[in-house]
Formats: sequence, structure tokens, C-alpha cells
Amino acid sequence: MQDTILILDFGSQYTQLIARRVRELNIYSEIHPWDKCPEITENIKGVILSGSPFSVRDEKAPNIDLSNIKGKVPLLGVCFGAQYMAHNYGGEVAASNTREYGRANIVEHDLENELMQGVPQKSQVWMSHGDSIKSLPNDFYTIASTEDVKNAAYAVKNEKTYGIQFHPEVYHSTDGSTMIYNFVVNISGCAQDWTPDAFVDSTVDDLKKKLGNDRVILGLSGGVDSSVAATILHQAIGDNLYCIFVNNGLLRKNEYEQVLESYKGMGLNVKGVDASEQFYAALKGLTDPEEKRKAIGKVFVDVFDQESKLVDQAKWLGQGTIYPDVIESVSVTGGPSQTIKSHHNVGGLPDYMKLKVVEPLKLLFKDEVRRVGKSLGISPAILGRHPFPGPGLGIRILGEVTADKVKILQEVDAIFINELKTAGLYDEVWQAGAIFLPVNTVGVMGDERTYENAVALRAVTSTDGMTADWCHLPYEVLGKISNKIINQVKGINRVTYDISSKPPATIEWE
Ligand SMILES: Nc1ncnc2c1ncn2[C@@H]1O[C@H](COP(=O)(O)OP(=O)(O)OP(=O)(O)O)[C@@H](O)[C@H]1O
Ligand SMILES: O=c1[nH]c(=O)c2[nH+]cn([C@@H]3O[C@H](COP(=O)(O)O)[C@@H](O)[C@H]3O)c2[nH]1
Ligand SMILES: NC(=O)CC[C@H](N)C(=O)O
Ligand SMILES: [Mg+2]
Repeated sequence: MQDTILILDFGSQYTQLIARRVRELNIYSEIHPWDKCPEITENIKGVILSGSPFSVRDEKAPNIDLSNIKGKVPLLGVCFGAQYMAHNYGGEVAASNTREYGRANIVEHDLENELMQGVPQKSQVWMSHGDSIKSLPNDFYTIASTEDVKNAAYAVKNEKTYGIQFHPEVYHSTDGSTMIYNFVVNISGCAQDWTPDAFVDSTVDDLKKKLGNDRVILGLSGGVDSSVAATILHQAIGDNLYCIFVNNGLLRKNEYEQVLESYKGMGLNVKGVDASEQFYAALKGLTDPEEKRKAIGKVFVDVFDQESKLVDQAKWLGQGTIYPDVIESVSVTGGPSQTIKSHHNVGGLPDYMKLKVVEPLKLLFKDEVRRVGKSLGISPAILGRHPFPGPGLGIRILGEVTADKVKILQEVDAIFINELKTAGLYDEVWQAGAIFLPVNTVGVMGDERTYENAVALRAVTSTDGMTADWCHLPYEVLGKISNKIINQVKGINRVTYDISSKPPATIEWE
């Protein structure tokens, strides 16, 4: 069994970062909501309690019984987690006189303490709290202080239990990774063997056992997640994997042909299905973004249903689901979060299809998927691709989607993406694309009046698509792109650039 660090989530915005920091050390970590703590099995080498928007003094604050953990397994509380233990075992936590957000420096720390090994004097740490630990329980003792916070970190006598008031998981805590390393490697004794190669080996073994001689169908999009999922499944079950790549008529220029071509060298069994007309028919007359998304989703399901019937005895549906899609986080406002957009996923299959779901990547973050893909030998051209939404250009053509508008937008998009590549900027941009605006504007070309459509260009930087900033592309590059588009794409006489961040905007316009 894999050495594991269990992270109990109390609703901090940084919980996923803790998991990533641990994983960067090639140690597997899992996040669970605090009120759904799994059994502490032998492979769980250490437990980390996250921060929380709650104060331990709130009546409704999370309240977890740590008796199976504290003193039995190495335990680290971060911020709220540290306050929680101090509060519950007899110390005092109270509102600070001044709330502390941002930069602070350690002024004194116990260099002998195993959690503080290798942390230099004056190390910068990042604070984000309104409460502070005024006094510690009896067996607890201070191991680090800042100017304003005496109990910035503590340890417990004769136990592997620790608390840290600041956030070691954020980048601005310059030695935070060292403290996390000390906790997971030196104190918890985890082996650093969770590498992409090891992941591939163990996943292929598991898949072989789970799937035996069964047939699996999988929707392949040309994107990173489904390509990596397909390749790892193919290693496990070979030709029992049937991949279906749907042309929804909303792909990029020549993408259908190119993607099919690029999979040829990989030995995968891929069937291309051109269902463009079906999608266009379903989109006819629709202008509302949610209605468009739902219509596209429904045709996907229909096409998939038809195709899967052609694969005799398919029992499983393979999916490229990744960890951020499945982490169940503590919802602080209570209740499910609001639907901003209905994401298309072939996963929303109706019950009558009776397929079991297999999701080999559901424990990985996106950058980990890319590393696993590399270890599987997938070409950098596929692994480096920008994310592209399932509903494709359908949600980048504002208003009604028609085949003519798709053609125009494909040309615009191709010029934009090619120029980014030519300028050496493609890999610096997280995602880029063009949007067809439902407005006509007046222009003048060769002394003649034009009245044509405008497009917007969007390029963002991001790490996970949850937040994003607009890219500060050089003016010369933007100028060149704009010129090319207006000169070469008939029907477009104006180009604009989207300079909104997410939030408050989103990456896609619909
Ligand atoms: N054109 C398509 N044909 C078949 N399946 C598709 C198509 N587009 C999307 N899918 C399915 O929907 C899933 C979700 O799409 P999504 O865009 O989130 O992931 P991806 O395409 O695999 O990766 P990326 O996020 O890099 O684009 C895909 O993994 C794939 O199974
Ligand atoms: O597979 C997908 N199906 C969808 O319905 C969908 N909608 C948005 N996206 C992608 O998700 C990321 C965040 O997009 P938004 O900021 O527009 O919500 C961006 O990367 C978007 O391209 C989708 N991907
Ligand atoms: N980041 C945190 O965990 C904050 C804990 C608590 N809500 C405080 O403000 O002190
Ligand atoms: Mg995609």
C-alpha cells in the first residue's frame, strides 16, 4: 500500500495547495472533508489539518474527534488546524488585536526541533488569520515566534504533534516546503516513491485486475486528459479499448483530421465520427448560452450511445476525470455552490446505457497528468496543448451558431494560434482562442464602406483554470495578428482584445 498523507479539510482556500506541496515531494496525499475522515489505515503515515474560514470560537466551527489520530500518527495543524488543537486541549485562542494578513518573519525558532530543521533565521512566512493562540496547553511548547505572534509554531512533548499558525503551503512562505518536507519525510517517514513511472506501473496493474477481458469505450477529444487516460488504459487492456472521437462541427480548423492523424502513431484503436450536422441541427435557433450547452451535451450523449451499441459487449466507459473534478471540499456557505456554467462532459450518460465508469486519472492534478503523459511517451505536441472546452467553438460564437460562422471563427482562431506559436508565446499562454461577436461594425477597406462582424481575442495565464489573468501580449504581436485577421478573413473588419481577469469574468464568454 502506498504511503499516504491524509489532509483533513476544514474549508481553507489553500487545502489543495497543501496536497500539491506534499505531492511535489513524490509522496501521495489525499484530501477528505473533516467530517468524513476515513479510517486511519497503516499506510496513512501522517495527518495534516487544514486552515478554515471559521474561528474555533464559533459555535458552528468544525469539531472533530482526534482521539484516533493525535499521539498515534504524526499530526500537523495548519492555522485553524493549529488553533483547533490548542483550543481543544486546554490552551486559549482569542481574537488578535490586529488581524494579521501577509508577510511576517520568524524572529526566533527552536533550531533543534525536527519540524524546524534547515529553516534559516528571519525566514519569511505568510499569515492569514484573525485569531491567535494566546496560551498553549500544558504539554505544548513554542518552537517559532514572529514579531507579533508568540506561538507561531508549536510542538507537543513526547508526541509527533505540531501546529503552525502561518501557511507553510503558500509560495510566499519561503521555507514552508522545508517544514512540510520535515513533517512528511523525517517525522512521518514517508518514502518518496510516488513518481509518474510508479503511478503508471501500479495503475496499469490495477486496471488489468479490474477490467480483465472487458471492453471499454472512451470519448477521446484530442485534449490532454482523455489522451493520457486512453494511453494508460491501452497499456492495460490493448485493443479492448475503443476510442471514439466525435467531430461536433465545433472543433478548431482541421482539428478533426489532425487529431485522428496524430493518434495513428500511438497504436490506439480510434474511430472518428463526423456528427457535425446533428450538432448544427440541434443548435439551430438557440441563442441562450445554457440552452446551447445543454443541446451540445445532449447530442454528444446520443452520438455516444449510438456508437457504443456498435461495440459488442462494452461494459465500461473510460473517462479522463482528474482530481480537481472529484475533490469534495468543505462548502463553507453550506449547500451546493451555484451553477455558473453547465460543463459539458460525456460523463453525464443516461442510466439506460448501463456502463460502469473507469477513471484512471481521478487522483491527479493537471500538471501531474502531463508528467504521467510524458512518462507514457505521449508527444509534447499533445501534452502541451491548451485546454479546449468540449462544446468548442459553440460557446465562442455568441448568439446562434451556424456552419458559416464556425468557418469564419476557425480561420480567425487559426491565425491567432499560429501567430502565438511563431512568436514563441504559445507555451507561455495557458489558453487562447477567439470569440465571434454578434455585432456588426462599420469599417473602410479600399475606400469602400464595410459593415461586418467583430471578433475578440482571449489569451489567459492560469494554473488550473479556476482563476486567470489576461495575458500581457506584446503590442507588436497583437498588431500583427489583428492585421492578418482583417486582411485574410472575409467577414471580419474589427479585432478587439479581452483584458478581463477571472474572477470577475470567466475564461469562456458563454
Ligand atoms: N470531440 C469529442 N469527442 C469525444 N469525446 C469528447 C470530445 N470532447 C470532449 N470529449 C470528452 O469529454 C471529456 C471532457 O473534456 P475536457 O475538455 O474537460 O477534457 P480533455 O479534452 O480530455 O482535456 P483538456 O482539458 O486538456 O481539453 C473528455 O475527456 C472526453 O472524454
Ligand atoms: O470540457 C469542458 N466543457 C465545458 O463545458 C467547458 N466550459 C468551459 N471549459 C473550460 O474550463 C475552463 C474554465 O472556463 P470558464 O472560466 O469559462 O468557466 C477553461 O479552460 C474552459 O475552456 C469547459 N471545458
Ligand atoms: N487561515 C485560517 O485557518 C484562519 C483561521 C481562523 N479563521 C482565523 O482567522 O484565525
Ligand atoms: Mg478538451
